[in-house]
Amino acid sequence: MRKKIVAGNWKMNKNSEETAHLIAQLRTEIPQSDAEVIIAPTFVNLAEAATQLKGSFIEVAAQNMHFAENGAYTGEISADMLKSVGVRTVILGHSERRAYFGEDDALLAKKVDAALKAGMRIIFCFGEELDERKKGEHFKVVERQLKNALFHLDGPSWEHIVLAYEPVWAIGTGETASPEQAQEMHAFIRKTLSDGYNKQLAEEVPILYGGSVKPGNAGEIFSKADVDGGLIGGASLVAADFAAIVAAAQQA
Ligand SMILES: O=C(CO)COP(=O)(O)O
Repeated sequence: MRKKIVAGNWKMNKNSEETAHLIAQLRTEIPQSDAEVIIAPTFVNLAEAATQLKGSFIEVAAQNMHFAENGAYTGEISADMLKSVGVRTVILGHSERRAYFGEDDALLAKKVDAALKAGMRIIFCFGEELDERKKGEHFKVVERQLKNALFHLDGPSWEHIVLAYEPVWAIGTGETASPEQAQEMHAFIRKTLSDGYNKQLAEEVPILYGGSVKPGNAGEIFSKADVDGGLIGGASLVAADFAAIVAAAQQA
């Protein structure tokens, strides 16, 4: 039985003081959880967040990282730097990184390799754009994104991968994929994993849904057989909403 995971991607929100305040609120609002709970504040607040959450079940993740171990990459952050402040999980492949910072499948494959080499866990994001869904190409697009960035990995590496299906048209738009659309895609992803690897691996990899998940729709989406939780944007910035989504995951 796969454990439910709820991860909050704070994107470029919350300064130092606001980060500490939101974390304090989360600790009150989420006193315990059977679901795994992860938050991803901005780089500059990761060290403080990790210190504040030491000993708590809430884990801290980074929103991105560079593929190199170190060197002349102005403005970038390495896996080792993240680990040195207590961060063991990194979000890679978010559609905003792909769209605004030119991250393509080949670059993401390098980042995936670097994160795994450093012993980190990856929340790997992917998903189709609206015009791709309208043209009926969403399965093909998702299959390509997965194969190009991840299918060079050996089986055991997948123990460190969490997949996050985030249809771009549902991110920050208030428009969610219906629970049926999410389930349909998640089942397709498992079939793709089963074909590329094996059935057991396909059953074990957690697959999160992301895109306008709110307290009001989380329960129904999370109750679908192949949906193992969510990657939450906007609603992760409001403690009561994020707590309600965590509660929905525990009940699903
Ligand atoms: O991009 C997302 C999480 O990574 C989803 O964002 P929203 O929940 O704001 O739609």
